[in-house]
Amino acid sequence: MLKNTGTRCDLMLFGALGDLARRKLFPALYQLERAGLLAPGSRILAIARTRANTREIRERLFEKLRDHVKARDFDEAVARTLLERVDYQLLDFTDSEGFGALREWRDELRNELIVYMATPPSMYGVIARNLKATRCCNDRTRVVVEKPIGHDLASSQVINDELGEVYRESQLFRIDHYLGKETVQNLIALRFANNLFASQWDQNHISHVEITVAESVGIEGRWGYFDQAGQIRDMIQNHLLQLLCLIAMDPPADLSADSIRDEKVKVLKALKQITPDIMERYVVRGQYTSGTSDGKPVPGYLDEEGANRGSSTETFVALKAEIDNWRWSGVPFYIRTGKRLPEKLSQIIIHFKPAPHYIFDPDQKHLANNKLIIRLQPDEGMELKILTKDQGLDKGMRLRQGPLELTFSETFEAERIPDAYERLLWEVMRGNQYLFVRRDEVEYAWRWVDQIIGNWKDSGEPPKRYASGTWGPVASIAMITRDGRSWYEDA
Ligand SMILES: NC(=O)C1=CN([C@@H]2O[C@H](COP(=O)(O)OP(=O)(O)OC[C@H]3O[C@@H](n4cnc5c(N)ncnc54)[C@H](OP(=O)(O)O)[C@@H]3O)[C@@H](O)[C@H]2O)C=CC1
Ligand SMILES: O=C1O[C@H](COP(=O)(O)O)[C@@H](O)[C@H](O)[C@H]1O
Repeated sequence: MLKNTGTRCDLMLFGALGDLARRKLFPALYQLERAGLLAPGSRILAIARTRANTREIRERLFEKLRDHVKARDFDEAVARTLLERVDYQLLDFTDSEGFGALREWRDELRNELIVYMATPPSMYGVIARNLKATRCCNDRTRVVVEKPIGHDLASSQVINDELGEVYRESQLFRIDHYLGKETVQNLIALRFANNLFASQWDQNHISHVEITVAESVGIEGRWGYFDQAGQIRDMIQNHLLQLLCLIAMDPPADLSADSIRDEKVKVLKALKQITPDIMERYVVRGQYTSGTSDGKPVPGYLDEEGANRGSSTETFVALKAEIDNWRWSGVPFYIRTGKRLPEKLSQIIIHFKPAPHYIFDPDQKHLANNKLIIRLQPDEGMELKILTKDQGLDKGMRLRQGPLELTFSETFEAERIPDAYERLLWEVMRGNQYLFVRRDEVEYAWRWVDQIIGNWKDSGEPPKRYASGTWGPVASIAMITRDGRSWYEDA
């Protein structure tokens, strides 16, 4: 059982009425309250520009908690206890004078301060400067910022510089919520606690790796944000490259934040550039048209609410990444992510090479490579596909592929698996940075993604269409088939 840190925190939540705060942050705080992890005396200041008082905001947040916390976890008394901690402050973040009210709320500055910027990234610098000018924060303040940091390398550097003028790197907690997912953290345990895998984890034993992060939802009313970003900035620059780093990095010397981040940075630096001459074979981008989702008809991207009909923003990307180092030379990482795909599914498949000399039925040779399937969501777990002899007198030495299976919820009779934001908020309270992204990681990731976006721009080629409810443009299947492989489908 986790215990509360004993440290009283003041959490200033900028953008407290926005989508992220409503859907993710308050429900995560609720779960921390429910688990007894918020120290007595910890307080929350919800900051937004809606005209309302604390009582009205508490009521509004209560309803949001009811909507977004699973019914079986919802306890009205816990919600009320959490909301007792909440005060509301009306503020336009650009109004430097208005920050005086935040200073007053901080009264004796007794509690440790956590600042959470659940706002557009363009606000990070101004909030940081205004907090500093009103002496709301000090060199112990922890500051949480959301992804994506900027729009490209140059804009991310501006934002990071602005934050860096006020805070040291050790105070900055750059969120990538995929790092808070239970199975993603388990990648570290799987790789570095099991020597079985450590000795197999390279180009001698692995033929290729697949990473799929599929969503069945569309853009969920976020046209304004999404159309500027597209799937490459929204998902690949951060979540998918982080997954790739955790699979590909060398063993860190220890579990400290910088040891892990140093190894991730080495991977990002070694990513092979995707130059214009290989773009067609290495990258596919798509945009969904109308189709179905969960059996219901859904509009195409260009017919979403608020859409600009001429948009060439991508909602799907498949690509082949290569890592130019000793461990991974010749091992492609096939990555795909998209919206309005047939199901919500995030998984990593490690395809091992076949045994060097094959002695079984030639017809079954296609079965001859082991696979490790790491399911991030739903149904978190791992499965190792191994070959055994088929049972029965008449089967001879026929092979059969079967799973060594570990479904976390069944094997460990776990209490509920915490949501990523619960874990991440908890780690911020404890001051642990190992699940957060360092500046150089963000910047190397942008460097790699920027060249792909630049190639798209130069070619002027529009994204390929795919119907909602399908696995993306056929070109993404051709991309992997060309290499004699296919996207993994569980039989
Ligand atoms: N939503 C999600 O699922 C995810 C979001 N993120 C990131 O989290 C951050 C927040 O996203 P999200 O919650 O979706 O965005 P929203 O637009 O829903 O929320 C942002 C909030 O900031 C407020 N705001 C913006 N400018 C000001 C200002 N000058 N003064 C006062 N309030 C202001 C907005 O107020 P108003 O409503 O009045 O405009 C809004 O409530 C972004 O950086 C996003 O990229 C990351 C991962 C997932
Ligand atoms: O950061 C984001 O992630 C979500 C997907 O997160 P998941 O935890 O539901 O897999 C994505 O829908 C959103 O567009 C993006 O901004």
